[in-house]
Amino acid sequence: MKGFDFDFDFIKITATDVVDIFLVAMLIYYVYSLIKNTLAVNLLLGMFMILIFWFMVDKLNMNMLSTIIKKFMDVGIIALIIIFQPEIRRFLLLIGKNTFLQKNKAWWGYLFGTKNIEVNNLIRIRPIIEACKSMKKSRTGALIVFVKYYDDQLFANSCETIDSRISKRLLESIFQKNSPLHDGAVVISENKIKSASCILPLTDNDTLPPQFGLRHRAGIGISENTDAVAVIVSEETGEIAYAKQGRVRMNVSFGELEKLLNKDF
Ligand SMILES: Nc1ncnc2c1ncn2[C@@H]1O[C@H](COP(=O)(O)OP(=O)(O)OP(=O)(O)O)[C@@H](O)[C@H]1O
Repeated sequence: MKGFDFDFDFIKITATDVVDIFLVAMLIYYVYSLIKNTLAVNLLLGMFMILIFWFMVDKLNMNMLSTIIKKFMDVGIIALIIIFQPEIRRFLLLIGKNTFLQKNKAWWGYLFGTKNIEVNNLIRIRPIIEACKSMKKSRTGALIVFVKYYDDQLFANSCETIDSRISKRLLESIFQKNSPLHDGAVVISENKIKSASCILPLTDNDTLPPQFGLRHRAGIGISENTDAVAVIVSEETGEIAYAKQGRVRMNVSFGELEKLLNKDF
């Protein structure tokens, strides 16, 4: 290891330090990209202010105040886990999704057959794209959520179970204005339309444009809290929006939609 060491007398940087700094920089970048534009930024700023205040109080030897803040900080890690639960969950999902095996699709192709995956994707995605095209034309509002792992608990309360093959006509009839199931979201998972009429958690992101109503807020909300992506067809404009990890892409073309779903679903 000696060959990698730089000794500037006052500062000694080893190869391990360089790797350490690199990893911390990556960690900060990942955390930043996860919490950007969310309420978590304000929470983090609040905690940072408390830390600075604590540091000052400690330096000024204000023992009582310092002890109170210290007691608060002692349980801080548990509070942090509770407050940042959605972000921690998303962070772990992000790491899982970016691991070597997941990223290197060639390995998946080799192990499970790329052709099959592509063919399956087309079978799943085409009817959805066709349904979106027709709903855009007829200005039918729709919210379709794609989840990798269907969480019964998350969808148990409000949803109507469908458990059917994905079909254009079924999607159209669910969202048709007179259908009893048209309110709420359709959830697609494991190659099936799992449920309809689902009430989803709304995002509390206050930086979203004011024209975003409940449908968009519900689509963004579910993508914030889980690994789900959501396709939203606006009833007002017919515009297609795509929500992922709490962020929304507006005015998505059908070509783009196909690519996005192929990648994420
Ligand atoms: N929590 C929820 N979960 C799922 N769907 C919801 C939820 N709240 C509202 N919706 C759906 O959104 C519809 C109302 O949409 P709203 O007009 O507020 O949305 P919007 O984002 O402005 O979209 P649009 O452009 O289609 O009007 C409801 O009829 C219902 O189907």
